[in-house]
Amino acid sequence: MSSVLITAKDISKSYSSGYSGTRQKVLSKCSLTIHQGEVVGLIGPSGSGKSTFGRILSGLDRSDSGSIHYRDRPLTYTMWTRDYSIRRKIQILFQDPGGTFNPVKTLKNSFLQVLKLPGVTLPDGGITSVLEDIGLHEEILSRFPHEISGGQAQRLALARILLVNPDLIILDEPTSALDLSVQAQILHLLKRIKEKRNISYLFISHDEEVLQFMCDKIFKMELGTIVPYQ
Ligand SMILES: Nc1ncnc2c1ncn2[C@@H]1O[C@H](COP(=O)(O)OP(=O)(O)OP(=O)(O)O)[C@@H](O)[C@H]1O
Repeated sequence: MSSVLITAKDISKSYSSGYSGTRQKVLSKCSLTIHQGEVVGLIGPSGSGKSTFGRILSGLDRSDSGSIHYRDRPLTYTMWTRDYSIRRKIQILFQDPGGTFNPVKTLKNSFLQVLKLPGVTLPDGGITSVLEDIGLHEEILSRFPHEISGGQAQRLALARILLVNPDLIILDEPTSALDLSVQAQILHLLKRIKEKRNISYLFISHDEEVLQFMCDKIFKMELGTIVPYQ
């Protein structure tokens, strides 16, 4: 078995809701371990807390209690938000990549911005090689976000994530907004990238068939906790 990449232990989270600000408990002592190179699936009904858990794992949201360890190193929320060398190792890809790119700038501009982040260097072969990995031609970078399809936008969002060289990508319903043939292409692409780079995925989806195709293990979000699926 490969080494442990990330461990979440007893993660709990509640949100304030309504005028009265009543606390609604969404996650209750959720625990999950992901190994290097492993693809772990997370299924569960709508509103059960899958995305909330993914956001907490990626440092985009803060848990009320519980702990996260990245390669045996305990992560506090502050550390996560300030230490970009760690933060870039855990990335998240959303269902709708629309908001990923600035609508008034060319796609090339969005890529160059990523390269300005600390610790991010241009890979061997440059941007062209990353684009080839995800099946796109460099020409696409001269376009604006509204000039590309949903599938191309998702590929580009993935390419931008790959530029920061992550260890784990949280895939939050990454193909739900795409039609079936494009969905299949993206799933195969994700598999190829995982094999080539030995990265790990937490794959969040409602679709059991997709998870069976992609994942080494599947868990279910049930009543705010994570339990083995089947
Ligand atoms: N920022 C927030 N403020 C208040 N409530 C929130 C917030 N984010 C999520 N919630 C609530 O937390 C619950 C879990 O939401 P979450 O998006 O994590 O579920 P999910 O399982 O990913 O759902 P879906 O499969 O529909 O995407 C929902 O009731 C949602 O309304």
